[in-house]
Amino acid sequence: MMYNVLIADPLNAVGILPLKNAKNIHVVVDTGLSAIQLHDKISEFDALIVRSQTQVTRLLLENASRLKIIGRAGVGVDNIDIEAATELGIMVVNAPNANTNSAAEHTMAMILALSRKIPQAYYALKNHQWDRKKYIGVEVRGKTLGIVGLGRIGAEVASRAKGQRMKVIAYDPFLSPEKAAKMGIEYGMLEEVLRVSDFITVHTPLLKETRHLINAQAFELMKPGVQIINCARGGIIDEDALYEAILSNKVAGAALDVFEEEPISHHKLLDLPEVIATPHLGASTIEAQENVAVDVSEDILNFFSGSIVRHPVNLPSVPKEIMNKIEPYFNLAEKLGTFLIHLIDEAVEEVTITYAGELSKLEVAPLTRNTMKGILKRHLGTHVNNVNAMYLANKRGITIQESKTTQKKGFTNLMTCEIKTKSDTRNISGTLLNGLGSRIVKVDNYRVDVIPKGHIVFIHHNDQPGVIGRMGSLLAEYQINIATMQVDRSDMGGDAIMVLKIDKHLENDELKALKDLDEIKDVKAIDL
Ligand SMILES: NC(=O)c1ccc[n+]([C@@H]2O[C@H](COP(=O)([O-])OP(=O)(O)OC[C@H]3O[C@@H](n4cnc5c(N)ncnc54)[C@H](O)[C@@H]3O)[C@@H](O)[C@H]2O)c1
Ligand SMILES: O=C(O)[C@H](O)COP(=O)(O)O
Repeated sequence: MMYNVLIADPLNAVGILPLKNAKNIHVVVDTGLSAIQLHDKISEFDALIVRSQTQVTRLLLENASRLKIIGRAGVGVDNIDIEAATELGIMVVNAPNANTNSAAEHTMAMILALSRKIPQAYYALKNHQWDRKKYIGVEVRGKTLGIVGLGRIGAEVASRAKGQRMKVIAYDPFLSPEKAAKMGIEYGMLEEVLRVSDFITVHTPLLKETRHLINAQAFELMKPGVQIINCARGGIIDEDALYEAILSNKVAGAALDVFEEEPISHHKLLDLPEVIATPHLGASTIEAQENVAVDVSEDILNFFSGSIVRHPVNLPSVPKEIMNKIEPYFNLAEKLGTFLIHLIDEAVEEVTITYAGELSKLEVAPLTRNTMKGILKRHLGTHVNNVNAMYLANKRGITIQESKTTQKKGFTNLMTCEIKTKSDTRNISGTLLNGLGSRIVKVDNYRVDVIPKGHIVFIHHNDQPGVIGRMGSLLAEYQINIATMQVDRSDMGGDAIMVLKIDKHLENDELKALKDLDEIKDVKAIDL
């Protein structure tokens, strides 16, 4: 299978070599596409790689019939409609660690350039003005740096600012006073950080909750003469409010690497002498660009080779060691879901997945997702994958429950899936046998031993003499060979089941003929 990958924003040439060298990947680099051109072209591609410039909208994704993965060569994914991607089953990966250093270094460069008015003095000198009085700055030593958002970059900025002998106070919803103390910084709620800081730098993602986090009310709380730095995302700071705060002398200076709209050539903030700016250069170093390109290329290769992606954005990330342990159960989980849904004739209301024995010690969420993929695929088709399975289930009001028990239930590991509908409850169990692969070991609590692969016929019948013979003769009439057969019953003469493996898919007329046999209550044809 050949996969077409479109690189739509400029990427480091060395970093994309792993992709270019892969035999099954065809890379197209086209960084000058307009939104309309990209929209027209996107349906040819299986993967799309972007930085922050290309807008990956719902409209674009709805036209991307082949697209399976989007790689963001960087951190921020606010230019990608993640909800639409998830809904359409398109995986999004990014490179969250690859440009942390560069962004932190750029932030420090901005703080120092701002405090010493270096860009303004440089600009004046280039224009032949030697003015030493106008460009008197302030030391950062002993000043308080307020950090809003203490994630990867915020934390790196904190440690560098301490190196400049600054006092650091930070607010982050995941920061505790204890954790802050361990990092040698102070913890404060947002308001306190805003009140006490001489310099304030923001390092949050741009989310609904962080849009205009620093607004007119926030500026009111700040010390007069405060200096503001934004090397995270335009939109975290309300640009109009910042403009007013500078005009009113509340804010003495601002250093901006990012803007609410990009790219820009004119902006009222750029006309203010107190504002210094760079055109979104935080990650623009040779090192960061090579790192992001390598990370995202590798994850796209991982994805197409069926390996675990390291930096998924729209799936919870599972550490490699844990993923290695659960990977053998992946296929079994999907097959259990696929088998069980074929026994169901009504709307699914509730799915309960129980992980027993050794499985109970593992992180099982990816298995639950794959089970749901198996369940939903029957009616929703092949676009269901483990990116959108939980989303699609939630949308349909299906309740999903996971439970774990250390009891072994006769097997060292056992996964049981139960589906409840308005009037029925059905279940299936499977296990991984050491060295022998996976097996379905129970259906509706009847004991079976079935390799979950191939064409299966599940028959529910009355335990009466002759049923098995009649069924065998009928299949023989249709020239259908039975490869394996399992029978179990509740009690003598009571309810019974058969699980047959046959050598071909059972057609509708063959299925109907089987259903019409005496003592047969139900027949399901399942292709696993
Ligand atoms: N200028 C650039 O070129 C450049 C380069 C890299 C990253 N970035 C941007 O920098 C930002 C931070 O990146 P990161 O890698 O450190 O991300 P991160 O996810 O590691 O850290 C973000 C932190 O913000 C915190 N946060 C979320 N909401 C908050 C709120 N309301 N108040 C306070 N904190 C909040 C989170 O808890 C998290 O700890 C992102 O916006 C990213 O896109 C910009
Ligand atoms: O979020 C990021 O990684 C940075 O903003 C870098 O964006 P860029 O890839 O467009 O330079």
